[in-house]
Amino acid sequence: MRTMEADICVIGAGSGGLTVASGAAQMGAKVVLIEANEMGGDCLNFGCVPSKALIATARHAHAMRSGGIYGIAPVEPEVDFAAVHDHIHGVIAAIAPVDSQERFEGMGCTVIRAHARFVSEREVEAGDTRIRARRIVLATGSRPAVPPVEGLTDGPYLTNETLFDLKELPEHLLIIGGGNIGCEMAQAFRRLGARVTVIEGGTPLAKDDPENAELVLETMKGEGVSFVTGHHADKVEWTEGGVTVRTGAGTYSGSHLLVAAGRAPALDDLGLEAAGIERDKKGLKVDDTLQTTNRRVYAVGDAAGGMQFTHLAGYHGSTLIRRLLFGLPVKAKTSHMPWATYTSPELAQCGLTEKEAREAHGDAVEVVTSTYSENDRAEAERRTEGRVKVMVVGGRPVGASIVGESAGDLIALWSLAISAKLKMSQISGMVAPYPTLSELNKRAAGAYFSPRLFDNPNVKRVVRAVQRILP
Ligand SMILES: Cc1cc2nc3c(=O)[nH]c(=O)nc-3n(C[C@H](O)[C@H](O)[C@H](O)COP(=O)(O)OP(=O)(O)OC[C@H]3O[C@@H](n4cnc5c(N)ncnc54)[C@H](O)[C@@H]3O)c2cc1C
Ligand SMILES: NC(=O)c1ccc[n+]([C@@H]2O[C@H](COP(=O)([O-])OP(=O)(O)OC[C@H]3O[C@@H](n4cnc5c(N)ncnc54)[C@H](O)[C@@H]3O)[C@@H](O)[C@H]2O)c1
Repeated sequence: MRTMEADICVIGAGSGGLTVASGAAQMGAKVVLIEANEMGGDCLNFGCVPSKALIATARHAHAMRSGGIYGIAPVEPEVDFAAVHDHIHGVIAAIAPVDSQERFEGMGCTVIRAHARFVSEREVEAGDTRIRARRIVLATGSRPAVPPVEGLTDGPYLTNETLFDLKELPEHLLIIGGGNIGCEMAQAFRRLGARVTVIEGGTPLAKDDPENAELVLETMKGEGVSFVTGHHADKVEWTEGGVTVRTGAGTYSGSHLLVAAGRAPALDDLGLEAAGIERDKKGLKVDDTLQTTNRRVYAVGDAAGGMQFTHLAGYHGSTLIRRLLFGLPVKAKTSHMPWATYTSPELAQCGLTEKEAREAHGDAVEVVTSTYSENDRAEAERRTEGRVKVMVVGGRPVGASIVGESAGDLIALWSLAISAKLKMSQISGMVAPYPTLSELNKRAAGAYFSPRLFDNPNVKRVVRAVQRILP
């Protein structure tokens, strides 16, 4: 066994691990980066990138069917699913060089392609190498959580790790779970011509603003996605040509079954005990500085057990670098963390939802909205369904919920506003190019001031007085 010393040993080359490794290596630290599977992790290989590439194809197919309103005769698309598969993997291949072993070696990292495991409080073994490091970063991501449903694992159920290998369009896709993955994939497969049934034990898209989520769900139902809600999958039976899922509401048969029932941190076979790293049922015990119960070991991204997003993993990574390289005190916050679900319409959230804001701030919360139907660009594009909703306390935003075209892009401004503690007056003072959807954000901020300016007798009195004085 060869041995190696490092300032920082990073386990996992996904969004979180790569952020730490690239920043640390380029600023002069000696970094060892270990990856057991594909460089780029879930996001590139089995998550965001293939799912968004599939969604792009589906949007194209949908546009061909729905051009009538623009004066373009609708046609039913002919979908060559093997070519869709190639498109998805072409997109992955186009991005892969950014996350590649060669690129990270070029930055000065030592990259080891093997499964890593702790052997002591500050040593990790991977393949034939033992690495002794001053600091170790667990960036091992997450795995699909497979619920304990009778019969489920007796057949070829799909997860995000196998879904994008399909070369034939499923005839009827059953999906267990109506969260982000379930809804994004349900709409995409439906638009490509599959029948789709989503079986959701609770409420679909339950983490988002219910009124906004409802608009997405109604649109999906209008496109032909079937939902079974409030009933868990109780039993799965595999047949010659397909699969049947039994729920309290009935039995549903399809050709394929996708499990999208949440994700669990990937912490198996890591030798955590050897390093004195404690975990509970939910995952690692990590404090708000991202430190585990071993003061030399930190966790980032999905492995840290909180929200699970690529940009969160990147934020964790860049936050942690300041601590690891410069010894600065850092805290990982979530109050400004945005997320988006890439259905049509898109659904996006940052900070508190209306319900959370009312629970936290009571009557001090004011909710202001702007609607897509008031926006000229949305009108021109015929995308008038949607709204921006902003929760304001003391003149500053504490949360924003957006549903509609490009909601995922529009939410970024509210992340900045919340993290920089901007005032609504600064957002309303922003000049947005006309005609763009970004005017929706400005208009929502303006809605905060409209009653204060236009329905205020004092303002009217002052204006009249000033007008009398002015020459
Ligand atoms: C279908 C799907 C769609 C998604 N879409 C989005 C989206 O649109 N936007 C968004 O923000 N997020 C999205 N996500 C979530 C996003 O993919 C994750 O939050 C993100 O990849 C987490 O990054 P990470 O670095 O924590 O982990 P990962 O990207 O999972 O990387 C962890 C890496 O560690 C490696 N590893 C694990 N254990 C070991 C070990 N013992 N030794 C060596 N290597 C190990 C793994 O092989 C993996 O490569 C999606 C997820 C899925 C499943
Ligand atoms: N656009 C994005 O940013 C994006 C896209 C996809 C995934 N992700 C990330 O990946 C994570 C995982 O996504 P996900 O959709 O798998 O999880 P999720 O937690 O969002 O949704 C899982 C759903 O499955 C349901 N469920 C669980 N067991 C069930 C059962 N036996 N029968 C019926 N329903 C059951 C739950 O009630 C829940 O609504 C997300 O939380 C998100 O962080 C992000």
